[in-house]
Amino acid sequence: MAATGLSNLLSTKSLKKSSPSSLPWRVSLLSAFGASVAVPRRSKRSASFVVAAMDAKPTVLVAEKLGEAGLDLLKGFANVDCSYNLSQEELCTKISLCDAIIVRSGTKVSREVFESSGGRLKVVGRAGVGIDNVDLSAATEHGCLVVNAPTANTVAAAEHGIALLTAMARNIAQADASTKSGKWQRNKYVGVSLVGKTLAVMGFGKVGSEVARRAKGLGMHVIAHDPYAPADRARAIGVELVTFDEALSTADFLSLHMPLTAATSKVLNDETFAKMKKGVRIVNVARGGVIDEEALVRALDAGIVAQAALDVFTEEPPPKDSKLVQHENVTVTPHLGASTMEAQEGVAIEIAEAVVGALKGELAATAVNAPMVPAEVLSELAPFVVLSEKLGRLAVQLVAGGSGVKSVKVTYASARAPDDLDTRLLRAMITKGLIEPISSVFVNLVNADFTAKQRGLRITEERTVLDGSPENPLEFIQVQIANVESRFASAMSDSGEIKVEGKVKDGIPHLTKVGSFEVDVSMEGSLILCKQVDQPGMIGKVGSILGEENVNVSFMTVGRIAPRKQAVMAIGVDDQPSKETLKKIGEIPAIEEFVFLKL
Ligand SMILES: NC(=O)C1=CN([C@@H]2O[C@H](COP(=O)(O)OP(=O)(O)OC[C@H]3O[C@@H](n4cnc5c(N)ncnc54)[C@H](O)[C@@H]3O)[C@@H](O)[C@H]2O)C=CC1
Ligand SMILES: O=C(O)C(=O)COP(=O)(O)O
Repeated sequence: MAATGLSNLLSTKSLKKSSPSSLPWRVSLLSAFGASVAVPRRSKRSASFVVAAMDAKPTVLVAEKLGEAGLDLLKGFANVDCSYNLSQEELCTKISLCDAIIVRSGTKVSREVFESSGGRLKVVGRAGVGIDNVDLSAATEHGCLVVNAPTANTVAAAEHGIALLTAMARNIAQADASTKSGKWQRNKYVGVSLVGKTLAVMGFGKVGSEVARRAKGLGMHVIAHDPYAPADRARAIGVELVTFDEALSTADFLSLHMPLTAATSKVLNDETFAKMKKGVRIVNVARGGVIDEEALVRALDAGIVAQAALDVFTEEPPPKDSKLVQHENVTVTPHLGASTMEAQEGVAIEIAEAVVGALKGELAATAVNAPMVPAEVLSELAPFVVLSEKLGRLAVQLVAGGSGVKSVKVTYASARAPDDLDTRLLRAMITKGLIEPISSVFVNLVNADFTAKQRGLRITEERTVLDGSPENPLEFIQVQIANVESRFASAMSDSGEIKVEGKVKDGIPHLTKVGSFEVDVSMEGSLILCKQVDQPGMIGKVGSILGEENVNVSFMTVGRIAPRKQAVMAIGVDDQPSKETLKKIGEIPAIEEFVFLKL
C-alpha cells in the first residue's frame, strides 16, 4: 500500500544515513557515568551535550602526594590541582570545582564532601587499596564512581608486614633506640625465633597470601582464616584455612590482612584476646580499627599478647600520649605499608589510568561501587547499552501521567546461556531511560539500582533462550511496564502492559515492536507513533505536513495487523515538530491516535 507514498516521501526528503562508523554508543557510555565536565547539573542529561562538554578539560583534585608518573598521566587529560593537607572545610569548598578527586588513606571523603560537590564530582580515585576513608553509600547515592588501585602496593604491604614481624621478634626498634642512647643491652633484647612457629594470616587476600608465601620461606607453619577465600588457592601455597577460633588458639603470631568492615571492626577485643595463646605476637598492617586498641593495651599488660607491631591505628596519626604507641612491647610505624618508591609509582599510574578512564566514560576495571565489566564484554554490549536506555526512555514516555511507574519487566532474548550474558549494565541503562524523563534525578551506572529502589521502581529481568548462533549477545530486548495506562493505547500488549521491543541492526538500535504492532525504525532523534486505518497515502500525508515545517524524516515504517485494518506508523524525525505541526497530524481523519516521543 504505502509504496507510492513512501517513494514520494523519500524523493523529497534526504534520508539520514545511519552508518556503524557513527555509532552513538560511546556517547551513551559517557552518560552512563555522567562523565560530562564543567556543565550545570541538569545539562548532563543530554547525551550529545556530554560529548560537547568533554572539550572543556575536567579538573582533578589530587589531595595527597601522588607519584610523578601518575601526575603526568593526569596532566595529559585534565587540569590537575595538587592541594595537600586540606581541612574538611577547605575540601568541601574546593570540591564543587572538581570532577574527580584522588586521595590516599589520609583524606576523609565524607558524605559532606559529596553533598558539597553540587553534583559535579563524578569520580573518587583511591590511590591504594582500603576505601574505608570514602563514604561509599554517599558516593553511590550521588552517582559518583569510586575506583581504587588494588594491586600496585600489595607486595609493599606484604614486605612491610614481614619487616614488622621480624623486627618485632628480634626487638630491632627497641634495641636500636637503646644502642643509639649509648646503652649496650644484649640481655634485655633477646628475641624469639620464627622458624617452626605458627603464623595465622587473618584475611587471605592479596596481601595476606603474599605474607603467607614469604613466611613459609622463613620456615614458619602458616595457617589462614578467611571466610571468603577459596581453599584451593590456600592449598596451592601450602596454607591450611582454619576457623577464626582455631586461628586464635593455635597461633604464635597473628598477622592481620582483612579490610575494615562492619564485620571486622574491633574483631580483636577482650573476648578474642582471651582465646589466644599466652604470649602471642600480633602484626597489623591492615587497619587500626580491626583491633580494639584499649583491649590490646590490657592484653599487653596482662602478658596475653607478648608484643605487637602496628602500622595502622584507629585514629591516624594516633594521639601523642597513646598508651598503645608508647607501650614498650609495641613497635610502630606511621602507616608505611604502601610507602615504597616502587609501590607509589605503581599506585600513581594505576589510579591515574583508572580516573582518566572513568572521566572518559570507560567502565573501570577497579570500580568499587559499580559493576566491573571487562573491556571485551563492554565492546560487544555497547550498542545494546544505547538500545536499553532508549527503550526505557521510550516506554516511560508512553505512560499516561508518567509518575506511577512501579513495576517493569525486562526480557532479554539471546541464544547465549543465561550465565554468559552480563545484564547489569543494560539494566542500569534501562533504569536511566525510565527515570530521567520523569524526574530531575541524574542516573548513571553507579546509582541506577539505588535510585530505582529509592523510587520504589521494581525491575525484574527475564531471559528467553533462543536457538541459533550465540555469536550475537542479544537478539532483542523487551521492556514492559505493568499497571499503568498509556498515552498511546496501541502500545499496550494483550495482557495490559506497555510493551516496546528493540534490537540492534548493523550496530544501530532499532525499535521493532510497539504493543503488538511490528515496526522497524532506527532509534535516533525523535519518534512519532501514529495509529491509523491502513490505507494508501497516509505516509505521504504525514510526510508532507512534516516537510512543510522542514522537519527531516529519517525513517518510516508501518506495522499492521492485516491489510486495510489497523496499523501503527513509526516515523523517525531529526527535529522536533512544533505543536501546530503535531496538531495537523492529529487532525488527519484516518489517524486514531498519535504520540511524539523524544529518544
Ligand atoms: N598498611 C598499608 O599501607 C596497607 C594496608 N592495606 C590493607 O590491607 C588489607 C588487605 O588488603 P588486600 O590484601 O589488598 O585486600 P584483599 O581484598 O585482596 O584481601 C582482603 C581479604 O580479607 C578477607 N576478609 C574479609 N572479611 C574477612 C573477615 N571477617 N575475616 C577474615 N578475612 C576477611 C577477604 O575475603 C579477602 O580475601 C586492607 O585492609 C588494606 O586496606 C593494603 C595495602 C597497604
Ligand atoms: O592501600 C591501602 O589500603 C593503604 O593503607 C595504603 O595507604 P596510603 O596510600 O599509604 O595512605
